[in-house]
Amino acid sequence: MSNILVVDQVSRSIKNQLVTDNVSFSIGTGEIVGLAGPNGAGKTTLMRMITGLIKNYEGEILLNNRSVKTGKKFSRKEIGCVIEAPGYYPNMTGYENLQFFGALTKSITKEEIFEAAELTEIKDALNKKVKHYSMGMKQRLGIAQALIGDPKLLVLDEPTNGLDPSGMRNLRNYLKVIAETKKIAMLISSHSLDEIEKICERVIVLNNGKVVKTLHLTETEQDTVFYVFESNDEMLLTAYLEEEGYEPSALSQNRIRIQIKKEQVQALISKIAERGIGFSSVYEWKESLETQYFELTERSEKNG
Ligand SMILES: Nc1ncnc2c1ncn2[C@@H]1O[C@H](COP(=O)(O)OP(=O)(O)OP(=O)(O)O)[C@@H](O)[C@H]1O
Repeated sequence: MSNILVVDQVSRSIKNQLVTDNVSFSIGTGEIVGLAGPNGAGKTTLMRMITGLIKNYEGEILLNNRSVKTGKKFSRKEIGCVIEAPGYYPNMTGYENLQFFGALTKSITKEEIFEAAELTEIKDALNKKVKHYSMGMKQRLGIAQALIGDPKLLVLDEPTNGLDPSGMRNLRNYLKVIAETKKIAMLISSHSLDEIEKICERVIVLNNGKVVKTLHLTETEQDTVFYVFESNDEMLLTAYLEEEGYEPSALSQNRIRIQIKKEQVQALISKIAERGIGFSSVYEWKESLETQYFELTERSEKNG
């Protein structure tokens, strides 16, 4: 997979305070990546730099192998974004707004407007004045506007803000469809970790301007996971796991947890059984993204 976006050691300071601190990551073609972090972590600043709205920073951002900071302006074919609530004209229809905002960067066709509106499920409301739109409809209009021109990368700053659960689910569904059918990569920031977990393949966790961790949400056999064994022979089992090089920890009296590569689990279970060590159940221990997120951001707070 080739990279559509490369963020390389990007730092920006305001009044001697680092707002983003040596941030590096990349996004492959068609990949959906989340950006999570508490208030003030630097998410919006980073998105504004990626979309070329801020150019005063150290480091380099390459979009399609071209510098965002020093290269010529990017077209709608390259990047689309919704950062901060777009200011629509309330007395104009959805269609007229799309036409107006789309035409700011190039002339757009009726077909392009209809296609973007169809993908974001706003087509039926295009003839309504925007002042009669609900929050969810305005948000769809924003994404439709960003989609016009078929960009290779879509940057969405908190697109779920203000949406109810069904609005969030709809958003998730059509973003997935867009990513799959159009092969558009996306960078999506959100406070809703639950939402991010449902749509993204990878989440970059920012705290105090730094990338504290990248969480991969799709596991491979090479990934290390947690497994729990429930056993009445816990002393014997603990000793055996240590002998095998694991670091067992007791979750409760009969529950022992280890970290193990996914591909090694079956072999270990067979060996334990061959040794005659009894266990009543064994299962993967999954921590929610939210738990991992709080552990990470709180840990990085403590470490300064
Ligand atoms: N123009 C500015 N002047 C002064 N400080 C700024 C400016 N822009 C951003 N900051 C500071 O930079 C830090 C990061 O802000 P940013 O808006 O990027 O964070 P965020 O992760 O998007 O937060 P939120 O989740 O609250 O939207 C904050 O401490 C903010 O106060």
